[in-house]
Amino acid sequence: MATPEQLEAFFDRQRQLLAQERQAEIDQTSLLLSNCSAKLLEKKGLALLGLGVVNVNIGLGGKSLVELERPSAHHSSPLFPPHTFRPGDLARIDDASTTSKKASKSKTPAAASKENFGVEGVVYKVSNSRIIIAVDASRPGTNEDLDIPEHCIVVKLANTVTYDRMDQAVERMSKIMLGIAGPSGNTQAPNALQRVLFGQSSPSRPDDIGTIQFFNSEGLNESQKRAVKLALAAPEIALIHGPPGTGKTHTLVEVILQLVARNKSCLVCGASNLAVDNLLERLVPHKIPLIRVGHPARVLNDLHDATLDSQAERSDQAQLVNDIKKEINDLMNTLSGGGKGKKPRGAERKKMYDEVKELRKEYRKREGTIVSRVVDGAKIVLATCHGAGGRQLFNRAFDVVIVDEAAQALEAVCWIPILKASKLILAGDPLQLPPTVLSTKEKKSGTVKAQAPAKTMARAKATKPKSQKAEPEPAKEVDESSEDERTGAEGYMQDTGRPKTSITKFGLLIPPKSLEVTLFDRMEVMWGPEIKQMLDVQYRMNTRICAFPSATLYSSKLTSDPSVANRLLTDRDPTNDAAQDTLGHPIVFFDTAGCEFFERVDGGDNEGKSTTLNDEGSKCNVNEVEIVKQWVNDLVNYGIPPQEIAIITPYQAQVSLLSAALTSIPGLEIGTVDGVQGREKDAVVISLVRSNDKREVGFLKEKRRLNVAMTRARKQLCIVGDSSTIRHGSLYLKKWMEWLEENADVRFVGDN
Ligand SMILES: Nc1ncnc2c1ncn2[C@@H]1O[C@H](COP(=O)(O)OP(=O)(O)OP(=O)(O)O)[C@@H](O)[C@H]1O
Repeated sequence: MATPEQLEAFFDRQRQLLAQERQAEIDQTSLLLSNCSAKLLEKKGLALLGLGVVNVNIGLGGKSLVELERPSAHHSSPLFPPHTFRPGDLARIDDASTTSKKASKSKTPAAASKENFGVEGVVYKVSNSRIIIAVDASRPGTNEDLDIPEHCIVVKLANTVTYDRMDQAVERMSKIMLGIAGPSGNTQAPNALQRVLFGQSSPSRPDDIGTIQFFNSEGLNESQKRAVKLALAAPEIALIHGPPGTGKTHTLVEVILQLVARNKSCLVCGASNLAVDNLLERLVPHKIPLIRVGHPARVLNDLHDATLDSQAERSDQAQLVNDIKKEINDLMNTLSGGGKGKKPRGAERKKMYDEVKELRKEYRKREGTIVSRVVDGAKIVLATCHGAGGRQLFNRAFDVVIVDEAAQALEAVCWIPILKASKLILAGDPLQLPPTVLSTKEKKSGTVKAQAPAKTMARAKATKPKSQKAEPEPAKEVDESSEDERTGAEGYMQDTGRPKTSITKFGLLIPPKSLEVTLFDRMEVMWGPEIKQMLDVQYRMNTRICAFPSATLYSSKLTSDPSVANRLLTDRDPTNDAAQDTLGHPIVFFDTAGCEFFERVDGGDNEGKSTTLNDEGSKCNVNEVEIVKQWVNDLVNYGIPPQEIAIITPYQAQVSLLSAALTSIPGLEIGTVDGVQGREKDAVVISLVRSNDKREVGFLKEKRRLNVAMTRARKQLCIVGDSSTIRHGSLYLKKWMEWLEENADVRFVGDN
């Protein structure tokens, strides 16, 4: 059992890591804001310039919704340039005149904002020609008048709201676990789940749940059924481990239906809006009373009916708020001079603002009542982990909380919903992408190489073409301990953050080395395999594509459903003999070893970052682009629809080169690994980029990224890379190269 000192050390470590991460995010944004001109920020996708206000409305929560567009007088096109604004982002509206060249050539938005007190808000909606910012005009420090200038710009700010909520969750959780009184002066005893999470007691024996009638009686395999049973029977915690394509969502839907049938209330969360909507989409057809909490603009269009906003609007009491909304809008219109009379001034203006203030208060009160009623009527509430900390769910308790994509969520963000429930089901795959953590990003130096002239690509068949019928040779288990440094937190590994399966620190509360160690990882190390069920049949990949990840990451337990095991690109037209050489192989490897197809560094160091449009320092490889281009052209010429082809590469600079080279084939998906988790395509091409004398592989060392990249293809995976560089990156990469040599259709590239 963890001692109070151990508990304190654990929470202190969480606080420290979160503070570092918050700072890293603020530094990144403020560095850009203070160093870059507005123009440069727009180029980087972090600002929109030359905007005008087209409307100000009242939205949910009594917030002012400021709609901005590019006025035709100042722009030849109303369309925004590429940008990174997403609903939920924090943004500031600044006066364009104080940031314009006229005012000061070198003025940055940060400097300008000091002068013009820009209005801060949250991006509510964004299309390719309009951005709507929700501003809480009643917030202290915000001018009730709003007073938005005629010409303005919008800049993106660091979003600290999530950190605030995580900090609050850490405080609440630590108080509960350490028996410290809260603001009300009372202490709250930890519930059984919380005791298990922090090593105060071991998980209880599973409940007897009797025989289960599955809703999806024929559509669940044995491991999925075991996972459903584990999730229902576990009194405190269950982990569902879903490797790629194994039906994690499919299984969770069954779990949720079973919980509804047992009259349990359930808070279903995901690390991202996409994860939540993915589940919502699959739950809607079952017609269970559910509600989606969160920014309506972030929810996929087809699912709007399920949102709290939409249900509140359709409720019987909606008229109560609509009347007030109209009154506020009318008053605001008069105040801005939009009415028939003159723009009110002086005392009259002040009086009207006071009225607006009162009306806003009343609006929020009535809206709160409606929201409560709507949430009361739902058995299942869906939200992101962070969204579960919003006021709509304040003081609400649930029987069960489910966190999907838990291996991509920071531990503290999971505590936000966990504080509302007494039982927890975590689902995810800790062997795919970890949560994005800025504060531990290694700064790796790039090797600048003179660029080798692009050689004409020649394809020479490997000396040992593989028979299609032959079973793939399983790769040998990788000796993880010899290649991975420990993180310092015993039981986790450096490059995967994964628990070492051989190490179960039963009941031991280990402070994490980094935020990449997730709650899923920690629970696995702490309580061992008893609380976990892995889904072991995959429904995505040809069995050869699945063989290497299965053998090296999933202890050879991942098998292929017969419906997909032998799928090939030739399935579309098996009679086309000419296409066999291109389409008939599930794994193709273009090995550029010895070709001197060296990588190039694009400026400074910005490995694989895809969050901004800035790409200084990312790496690229023009010769690989040529190979990929020719291969993709071949695929398309043999009838593979471009929509069924994805190109994945670890570097944003290579994404840019590939995109430019393949503009003639619209519909192709080209991106970094971060954007493709959860996706699948018939054909996937991976461009590994790294090729250098120093044998540096950077990003590629990360097994989890590589795992995501190599498990997206249904029918064919084509790898382009320099085995002589890659094999020296890590023991895992060496095994992969060896495995490819034995099992792929290897094509050497080089002189004719
Ligand atoms: N028992 C099953 N029988 C037949 N098909 C199944 C079964 N389970 C899952 N599938 C199919 O497998 C595919 C993947 O399922 P699902 O989307 O639930 O997987 P996932 O694990 O959530 O995926 P991801 O790898 O993206 O996380 C879907 O097309 C689904 O219909």
